[in-house]
Amino acid sequence: MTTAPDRTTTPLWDAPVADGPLDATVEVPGSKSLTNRLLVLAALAEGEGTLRGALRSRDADLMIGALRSLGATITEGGEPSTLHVTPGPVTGDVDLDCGLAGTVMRFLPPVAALADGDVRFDGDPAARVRPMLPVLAGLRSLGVRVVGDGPDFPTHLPFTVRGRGRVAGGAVDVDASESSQFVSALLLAAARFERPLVLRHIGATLPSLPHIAMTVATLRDVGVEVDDSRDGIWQVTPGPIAARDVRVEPDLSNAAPFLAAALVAGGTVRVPGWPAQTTQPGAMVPDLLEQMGATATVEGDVLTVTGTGQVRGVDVDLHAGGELAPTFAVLAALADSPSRLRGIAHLRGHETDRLAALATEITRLGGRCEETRDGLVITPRPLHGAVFRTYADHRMATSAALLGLRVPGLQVEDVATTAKTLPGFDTMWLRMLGRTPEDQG
Ligand SMILES: O=C(O)C1=C[C@@H](OP(=O)(O)O)[C@@H](O)[C@H](O)C1
Ligand SMILES: C=C(OP(=O)(O)O)C(=O)O
Repeated sequence: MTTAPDRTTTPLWDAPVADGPLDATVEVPGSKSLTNRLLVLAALAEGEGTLRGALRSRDADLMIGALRSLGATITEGGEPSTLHVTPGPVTGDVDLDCGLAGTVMRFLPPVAALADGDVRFDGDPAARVRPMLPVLAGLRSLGVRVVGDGPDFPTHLPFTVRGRGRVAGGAVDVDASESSQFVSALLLAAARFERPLVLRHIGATLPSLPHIAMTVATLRDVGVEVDDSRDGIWQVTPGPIAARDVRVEPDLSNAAPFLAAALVAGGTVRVPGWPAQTTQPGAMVPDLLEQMGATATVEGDVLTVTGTGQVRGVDVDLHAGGELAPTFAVLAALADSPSRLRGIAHLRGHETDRLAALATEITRLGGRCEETRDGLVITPRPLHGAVFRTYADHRMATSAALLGLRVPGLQVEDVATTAKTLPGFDTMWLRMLGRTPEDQG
């Protein structure tokens, strides 16, 4: 079972070259990470909830589809970005399509454990290599049965969670060094377990701490008691999940390539709706862009980034915001000095092995980009046009567009893969440049 788009027939997209400084305001849709957490919590809540400004994209729609299969009623309000969620008993004997969405394949097995029957999980071919064991083994140690296609305990998709209508809860050790989503997944459903969940991270490193903070904050917002006072340990107390009417922040990680464009092309890009306080790792973007030569200011809720076209190399640890790395890797390839991106070994388990993909594609354009144990070293060199492969990875495609602002003849494979989190990216990108798809021919 898979709904993976057919990539063999997708035409190449000619990335537009910037012909002058930018002066653009870009409205970015809702955060994927917030939308999919809020949907899960709304589906487990005590009454009808509403999400406003929710993301509608492949990942969000896969989450909506899966939660409907599991018994929730989710309807659109006046506009598609308003969603009304009515929880129902969690139902089993269903098949769930996770696509390539980490938030669906990791967040839903603990929800499925609450179902009254088997819940079968599968996804895109590329999803079948993404790490799953820590969350499945965590469920097993909480007494939940999980089976794979063969006799062995499953380590990847596809697998089946044998829901029994209840999860006991208790203490569980999880190695989340490959993905913070293993922690978030178990915490999100834990208010519905019978006893407190005490989750201890046992790995050497823990990426994406802001995303775990986001999970804790969204749980507290719906009245769930979470104790995160000890490093690497989280305790969730069982209790009711309140139904809420919430507004979703714009996706700050999806804003990153647009804001970075001001640095590459020169000029100014503004993003309205920039939150004063947020748990999104995209909060790091203004500071990172400043380190690379931009100026960034927030007035009211508008973030304004201005650049001269000159990009400075950096040495940065992106452990907390790995999903930003593709944007900053290609910025580094356009800089006037070498860069090092550290703390991102876990990107090897993202939509694709992003370290290998970035090194291969930047090298294909004539650049120099080498993998290290936990990141990339990028030495700028003159770049030339070529087909930039995207490996079903939305952030490879948006990063290719960023490079294309300065590299004539760059063609992006499967720009439609951006629909994972940002449908219509190509049109938004052209609009930022003051162009339309018709201008592109
Ligand atoms: O919980 C989330 O919403 C996410 C957590 C992060 O995953 P990793 O910790 O696997 O990097 C991030 O990269 C991903 O895009 C979204
Ligand atoms: C890693 C990402 O996605 P996912 O939620 O599928 O893990 C990402 O969006 O960069």
